[in-house]
Order: sequence, then structure tokens, then C-alpha cells
Amino acid sequence: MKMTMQTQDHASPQHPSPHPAEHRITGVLLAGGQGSRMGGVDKGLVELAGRPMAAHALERLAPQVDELLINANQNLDTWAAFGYPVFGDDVGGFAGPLAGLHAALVRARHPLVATAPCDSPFLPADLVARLAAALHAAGANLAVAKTFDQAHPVFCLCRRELAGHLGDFLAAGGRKIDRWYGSLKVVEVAFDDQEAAFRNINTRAELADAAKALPAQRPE
Ligand SMILES: Nc1nc2c(ncn2[C@@H]2O[C@H](COP(=O)(O)OP(=O)(O)OP(=O)(O)O)[C@@H](O)[C@H]2O)c(=O)[nH]1
Ligand SMILES: [Mg+2]
Repeated sequence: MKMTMQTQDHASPQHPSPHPAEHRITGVLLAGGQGSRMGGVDKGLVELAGRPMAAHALERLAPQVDELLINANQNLDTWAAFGYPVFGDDVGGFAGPLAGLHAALVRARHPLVATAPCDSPFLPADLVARLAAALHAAGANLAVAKTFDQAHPVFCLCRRELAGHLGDFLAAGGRKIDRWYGSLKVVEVAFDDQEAAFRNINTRAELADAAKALPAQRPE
């Protein structure tokens, strides 16, 4: 498979932050899964419209956050070529996205952590701003996206101070994201106006469909 990740000038999260320090946000791309429905591939590295699928999500997430990290469990050198810090799960055995979130909470430079999965190339440009507005307005521990009745639990904004609480949940064998959310003060944020932005890609057939929606981008 051809990789062209060095060709994109990813928007840098190094810009002066408009947020006061206590509202600054670390973004994390969750790319630590096994891609079993796609045949056991590192899903974010699979090509979509001429570049790795994850490049699309990173490009959309980078301008929304003050720091950007990548959580991956395989091919770490390949992931590092995107130019952002890369780290694996601390809890082994592919424990699920909470393991990636926990690893991010431990490493984040900023007090808030926004997550997005590597397989959602159309994610909203105002994802983080809307999650943050709701989090602050509600005084919640965590804000999570939904469209109509559909929850999107891996699109969340979480307070870094929950690292210990999540670490305890994982250490006790907890794995289910909904169950952990159920122990917190969570605010759900409706993105009914952008349902298509949450399209995610799990199979080769979904990859082929998504490619039709995107123009191929070639190296310059
Ligand atoms: N850190 C980490 N992230 C995971 C793990 N399992 C899934 N994820 C992430 O959680 C998000 C949603 O997961 P899925 O869409 O199920 O992706 P997946 O697990 O790679 O794919 P399947 O094996 O087909 O379920 C994606 O961003 C995955 O990368 C894991 O064990 N560790
Ligand atoms: Mg999975």
C-alpha cells in the first residue's frame, strides 16, 4: 500500500491559543484498534482518496485543538510520520477505546482532552467548540456527541483530572465506554445538523463508498 502522509501540510496546533489556560484542549486521534471488520488492518493507515484515512481526520481535528496526539498500538513508526506525538495503550491486550483515552489523559499537556476516531474522515469542523461550550455550560465531567438517537461515544471532550478515575475503572476490568460514562456527569451534545460528518468506516465496502464522496488528492 502506498503511503503519502508527508505530502500534507497538516494545520499546526502551534498557533497562539484563543483559550485561557484552564480551557486549553489536547486532541487525541484514537487509532489503537485492530480493524478486524476490515480484515485485521491498522484501519487509519488504509488509503482513502489518495492518502491514509487518518490524514483526513487529523486535518480536521488539528485546527480545533491546542495540542494534537495520536494513540496507536501498531506501526508506531508509520504513525510518527504524521508529525504528532504517538503512544500506545498502557493497559495491554486491545482493551478498547477507553484504554486509548486513558493513555491520552495521562499524557495531555492541557486540562481538557478531545477525542476522535481515526476512521471518521468527515468529522465536524466545529466538533470541539460545541463540545467545549456544552461542557462548560453544564459544568460536566465529559461532553459527548450524538446525532438524533445515535450516540457517538468516541467523539468526546473529557477533563484530564478523570485520569485516575478511568485508571481505576480499567484496573478493575472495566472496558465498556457506556458504563464508564454512566459513572460521570455527562452532557450529550446534539449534532443533528451534521449527521453525515459522523460517518465512520469499518469495512472495505464502507471504504469504497466513502472514496466516492471524496476527490482523490495527489501529492504535489
Ligand atoms: N487505544 C485503543 N483504541 C481502540 C481499541 N479498540 C478500538 N479502538 C479505537 O476505538 C475507535 C472505535 O473502534 P472501532 O471502530 O471498533 O475500530 P476497531 O476496533 O479498530 O475495528 P473492529 O476491530 O472492526 O471493531 C477507533 O478509533 C479505534 O481505533 C483498543 O484496544 N485500544
Ligand atoms: Mg472495535
